[in-house]
Amino acid sequence: MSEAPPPTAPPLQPRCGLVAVVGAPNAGKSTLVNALAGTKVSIVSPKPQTTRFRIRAVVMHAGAQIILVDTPGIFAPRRRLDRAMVAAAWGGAQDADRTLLIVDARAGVTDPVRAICERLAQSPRPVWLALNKVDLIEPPRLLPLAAELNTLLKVEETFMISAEKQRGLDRLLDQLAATMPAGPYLFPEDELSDLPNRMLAAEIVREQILRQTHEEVPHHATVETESWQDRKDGSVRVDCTIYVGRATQKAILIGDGGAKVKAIGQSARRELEALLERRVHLFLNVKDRPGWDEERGRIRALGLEDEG
Ligand SMILES: Nc1nc2c(ncn2[C@@H]2O[C@H](COP(=O)(O)OP(=O)(O)OP(=O)(O)O)[C@@H](O)[C@H]2O)c(=O)[nH]1
Repeated sequence: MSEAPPPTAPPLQPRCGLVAVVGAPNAGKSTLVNALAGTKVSIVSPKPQTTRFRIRAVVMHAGAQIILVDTPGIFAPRRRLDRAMVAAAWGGAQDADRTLLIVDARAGVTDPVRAICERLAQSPRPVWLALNKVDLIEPPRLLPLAAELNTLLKVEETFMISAEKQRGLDRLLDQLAATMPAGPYLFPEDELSDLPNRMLAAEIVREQILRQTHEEVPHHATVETESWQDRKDGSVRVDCTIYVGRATQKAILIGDGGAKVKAIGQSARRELEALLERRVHLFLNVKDRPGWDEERGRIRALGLEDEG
């Protein structure tokens, strides 16, 4: 007697969403992001006050694409893109997305934690709380701490985790995946394996722009990695485009006879080579796109919506 064929599983509807990772300095955000992504992808910028909204990692879990994003520094959002970034991180974006507040359980409710809670409490976006570093404290202290935080803002779900010891992370990932809104993936799956490298390259070029130019250029420049090609000889060719808002900024970035962009490229290449431990051929292309940051479609492509 032949066995009945196994029932075909219904096709999984893709889910995709943004999770803003928020927390006081030292709470363990980077450690958690790295643990969730399973690879070291978080990038530390030497000028944190210039940090804009940034994708830290993209995690695939149970059919969902979970995009972990950084929170912006406290800056007055003037341009539409910046406003959208702030809105996405602090609320006002699709309400299915989440804010994940990481609190160092050992440090407890410090002034920075209190300030963040006050700010989050004003946002309609659901907040999930992760009490981190539970390996460092006695379990009976956790519930009172969670209760205290709940008096400061309404927490939808609470997780007790140790990012470093990788405890409690499965449940967190399962629940995040389950609550992402239905929708297509923002990052094609076949690009995902290169994504940390692409982000790293773009970030390092951006860092060099910050170091080597002054005034208005850095804040108006965005870097995207257009292609990443591994070569047979073990080296890699990386093409990045630097977008600026105005022709004058483009001229500053390029410099006399291309000297500035060349210097930026050389420093970025050296740093990338040191980090990747392989030869890098880095090609930089500077484009001005007047009003690019006003482009609605682009904001949509980033998965962000303006608040207005
Ligand atoms: N014992 C223990 N240490 C942890 C845990 N998670 C993070 N840490 C440590 O806490 C320190 C801060 O962690 P980070 O991940 O750098 O914190 P962060 O929130 O990204 O910090 P900023 O980038 O300064 O905002 C590091 O020394 C980590 O090793 C944990 O679960 N248990």
